[in-house]
Amino acid sequence: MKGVLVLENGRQFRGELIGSSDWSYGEVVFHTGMTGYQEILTDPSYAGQIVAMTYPLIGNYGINEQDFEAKRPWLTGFITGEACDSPSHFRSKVTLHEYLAQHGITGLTGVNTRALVKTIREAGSLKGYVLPESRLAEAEQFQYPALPRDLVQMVSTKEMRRINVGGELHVVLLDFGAKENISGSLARLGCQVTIVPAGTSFEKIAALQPDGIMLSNGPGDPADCAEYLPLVKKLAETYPLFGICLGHQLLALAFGAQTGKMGFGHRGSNHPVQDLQTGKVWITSQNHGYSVQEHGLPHGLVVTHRHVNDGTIEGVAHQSLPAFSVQFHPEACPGPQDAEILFHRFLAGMKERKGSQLVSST
Ligand SMILES: NC(=O)CC[C@H](N)C(=O)O
Repeated sequence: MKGVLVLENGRQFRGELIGSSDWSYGEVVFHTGMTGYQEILTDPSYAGQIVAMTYPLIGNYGINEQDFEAKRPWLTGFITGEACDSPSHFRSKVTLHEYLAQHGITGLTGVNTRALVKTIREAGSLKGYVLPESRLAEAEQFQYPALPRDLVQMVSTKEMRRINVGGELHVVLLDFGAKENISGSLARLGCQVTIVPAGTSFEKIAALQPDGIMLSNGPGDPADCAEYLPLVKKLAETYPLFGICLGHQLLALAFGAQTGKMGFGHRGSNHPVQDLQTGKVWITSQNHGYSVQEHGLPHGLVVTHRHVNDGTIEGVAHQSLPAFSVQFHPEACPGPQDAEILFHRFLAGMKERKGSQLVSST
């Protein structure tokens, strides 16, 4: 069935619908990864967004049972230059088209994604609809409202969940829309992880007796998450804490920094980031549309990482507390694992605290 993407600036891009043929609405963003579409489809950070892949052929290794970042896709639409309908991979169970159809997600393929990306790069982030071409006449009346402000509540777990019970160090992970590979990375390093809903109280978290706190990634504008900031601050003042992406933005906001919307964000698997302490550059996986602002950065926070291409802040650490965070994804998936060392740094901080507690109790 013929379909079309209609942007709020009036531009239209034609293609063929795959998956669901229902209309869908969202902020249209682009991702430059050559692979990793399964992880992108299921990363809850994309809730409310229509993701366009710049790599021309998507779907060629199908969809498997192992690489999901969540139980279901949260993005509202998916756009490709060409969608492969005959995947070849020993793990593949269904095609991209079948997966989108199973979950009622509208896809559009055969799109001139190069022209689409140029449009977004020039105009900045744009909202849009994907719909069957037969309904195009209705487009005149379309409104382009802001994305919902409660995306985190939508995607966050409703119930507490534990993995790797009996692990040496106990991490409580605040789920703002966590990718499975964050808890997975911690579990692989021997931690027990308790995943809790975003709004869990400090008292409930303290009762779990964590050794450290992990703040997850998540969708939407970090400024819409003000209700969590007192909790984040108190946790950072009490436990070793590590934040990723939205978790990074919330740590910075909790200590008085500001966040702002970027022109079109960073979404890809090869973003260069410099560790300002060592001077080393890591190639990182990224997916964000907001960043911590230079202006008004509080004295308590130090910038630890910067994006090599545009100089934006990619990591901060508290000056006196064992709390740090990064804008990129050390858990990779999709993408390189250059920054895995950050998990080890977090573990070292937890071990140090545990050690000093043991000494002081003897
Ligand atoms: N992956 C994330 O956690 C994204 C954080 C935030 N929603 C942003 O777009 O900047």
